[in-house]
Formats: sequence, C-alpha cells, structure tokens
Amino acid sequence: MTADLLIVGSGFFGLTIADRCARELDLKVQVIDRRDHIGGNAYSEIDPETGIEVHRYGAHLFHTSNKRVWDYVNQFTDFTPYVHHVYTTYKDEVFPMPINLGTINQFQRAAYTPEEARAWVVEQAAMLEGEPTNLEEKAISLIGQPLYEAFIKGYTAKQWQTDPRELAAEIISRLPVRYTYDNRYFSDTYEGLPVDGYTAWLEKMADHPNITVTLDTDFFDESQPWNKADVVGQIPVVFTGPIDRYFDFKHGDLSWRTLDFESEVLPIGDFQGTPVMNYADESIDYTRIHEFRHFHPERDYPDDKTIIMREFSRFAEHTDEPYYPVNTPQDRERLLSYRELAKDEANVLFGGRLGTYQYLDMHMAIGAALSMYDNKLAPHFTNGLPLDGPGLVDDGV
Ligand SMILES: O=c1ccn([C@@H]2O[C@H](COP(=O)(O)OP(=O)(O)O[C@H]3O[C@H](CO)[C@H](O)[C@H](O)[C@H]3O)[C@@H](O)[C@H]2O)c(=O)[nH]1
Repeated sequence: MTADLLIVGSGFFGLTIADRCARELDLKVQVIDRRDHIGGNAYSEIDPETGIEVHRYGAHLFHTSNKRVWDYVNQFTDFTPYVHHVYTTYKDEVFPMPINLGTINQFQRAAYTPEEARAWVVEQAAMLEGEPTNLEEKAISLIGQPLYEAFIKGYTAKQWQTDPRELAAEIISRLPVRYTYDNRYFSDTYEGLPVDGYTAWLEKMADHPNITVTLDTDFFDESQPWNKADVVGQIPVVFTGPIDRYFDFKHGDLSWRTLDFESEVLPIGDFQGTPVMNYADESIDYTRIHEFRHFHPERDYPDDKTIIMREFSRFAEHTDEPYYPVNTPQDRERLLSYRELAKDEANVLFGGRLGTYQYLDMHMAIGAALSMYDNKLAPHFTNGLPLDGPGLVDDGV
C-alpha cells in the first residue's frame, strides 16, 4: 500500500485537500475515515420511508460570499435557489428570526419605523455600561433586554448549558439584527442547496483514480495499515480529527457540545410549513425542529408523509460526536498548548473544524483547505518546501 499523502477524515476539509492534490498535483491520495460513510457531518441520506433527503447530523445550509469558494464548489454540483429562513416559537407565538423589524413590531404589537425600532432597542439596552465582553452583554447591546430575554436567553441556555456571561460575544455576532423586514438568515452573496444532495456532491469530489477512500478505519487503531504510529514520519499527513485526541489528550480535553436528534415520520404532508423552527422557551427541552421536505420544494416528495427531526444539545463525552467548540478561557489555553505541539509535529498538518477547534461553516472549511493547499501542500510537493507548522489554524475564518 502506497500513497503520497494521507488524509485523516473525509469531510469537506479533507476532500478539498484530496481533490486539489489528486487533480492538480497528480498525487496518490489515501483518505481514511472512521465512520462508515464519507462527508463528515455534511453527509445526507434518503430516508427509506418517505424518500426525503435527511441531513443525518443536522441541517446543513450552504452559503458563502467567497467567490473562489463558490466557483470551486460549483465544479462538483449545481445549487438550487434555496434561501434559508428560520422562525422561532416563543410562548406559543411564532416570530421571524433573525431579529428584524418584523420580529420587533410583532413583539411590541407596534408599527415602528426602522428609526423608532432602533430608538426603542437603544432605550432597552441603556442599563449596559462599557464595551460588551460576553454573549449576554453583546446580545443586550444589540437588541435590548426584552428581546434578549424572549429569543436568546432560553435558547442559548438549552444550546450551551453555560452561563451566557461566560460565553464568547462572537457566538451571538453570527446572527444579524436588521431594521428592515428582510428575514433572510444569512447575508451572503451566494446561497443554495446541492441539487442532487450533499452525498452526491461529496462523492463527486472523491471520484478520481488518484483518490482512495477507506471507511471504517480509525487512525489510532494500530491493527489497520494507515495508523498514526506507522504512517507519521513516512508520508505527509493532513489530520482533520480532534487535535486533543491526536495528542492523546495530553493537555486535557477541549470541550465540545454535541447534538442528539430524534426523527419521526408523520402521516401528514406538512408539519410546520418551514424547514427550521426554533423553540425559544427553556421549558421545551429541544432547541429546534427540522422538517427536511422544505429544503427541496422543487422535488417531488410524497404529500401524505413527512419526516421531522428534533434537536437536543448537551456536553460531549469522548464517545460523542463533537459539534460546537465551547471555547471557554480554559479551552483557549489548552488549544494554545496543543498548537505548540502541532508545530513540532513534522509533516503533519491540522485542519478543519476538529483539527483547529473552530466552528467552521462548510464554506469556511473549504476556504481554509484551499489556503492550506496553496500555502503548504502545493509548495511542498512542487518545490520541496518543508511541511511545517500547525497548518493554517486561523485561515479562512
Ligand atoms: O433563535 C435563536 C437562534 C440563535 N440563538 C443564539 O445565537 C447563536 C448563534 O446562532 P446560529 O443560528 O449560528 O446557531 P447554530 O450554530 O445552531 O446554527 C446552525 O443552524 C443555522 C440555521 O438554522 C445556521 O445554518 C447556522 O449556520 C448553523 O451553525 C446560538 O448559539 C444561540 O446562542 C438564539 O439565542 N436564539
């Protein structure tokens, strides 16, 4: 068994590296994944009972403002014109998310103009002093106390089970606040869903004679040929698994949130009339419900059944799938010590959401992989430059 490069993990980051190295540099690339399917958390499959495409690891919506990433992904799939919208249920009433003029006016039973709404929010945020330093302060500074209490506090408590004053302000900065009736969830230039589904797209990326993907193969299992002990130092490795796992948790665990999903097939054509319904009340123990048929209104799905998935969030144990980096001050300290170790790990680059301990959306993972290819892998394989450093941990974000 020979290869020029081993990639551990077949998610978007790993497959982007595999594609570039195989197609551009004509390298023999071996990809391994410990799961029984490719694609990491972007994997989707057809539910056998309804024929509806289900995202096994939660809804994945593709969006980017990066033209290079958009052109790149369009080589492998066409995109539907899907535009993501989210609603949230609070005290048995449904409001549009992210918070916009419609949300504010419905909440206040008012007909505020944009300027009046702004003035009202400023008034409701008046108790804050100084620069916001955490999620709670940041949220109140953006939307004021009453909207925070209604739409953010309970949802965030369920999603993070961490005091919002200990969470990073950036978490909430992901959500726009708009003083118009525009309730698009994302503000990116390009958006859509892969016409033939995520798995077809991911398979197309891997479909090249120079790329071999071997599933059910754990890098840390020494009984299989592509294991860490035998491979590191022999050929270059791009590692996209958890960085703390790579170093055997030597400096302690990095904390993650994991998600549990409960699927249900219902004998009705439409359960909630929209793809994602958030639940803001803390008394409802799931954070949201996905109804997958609504991601593809252009498809011919049955009109007498539908599949829904309730999403629950909790702290991850070693055996759980990691989803969201919690990123407490202790995590950040540990991450720095892992990055130091990674720098000394010759011929191993760390990338992707797990390898860098960063919440990367799909387009960010792809963008970061393209940068790693440009800045590290292509110079190494074409000009013999050393493969050093921890990869591009901050790139593409
Ligand atoms: O109704 C909400 C929505 C969000 N938040 C807070 O805002 C943060 C960021 O919100 P995101 O929508 O980015 O949260 P997720 O990461 O769970 O969202 C995921 O699902 C979204 C679609 O529903 C988008 O696809 C997004 O990119 C994807 O990461 C959340 O952690 C939470 O603290 C709330 O309090 N209430």
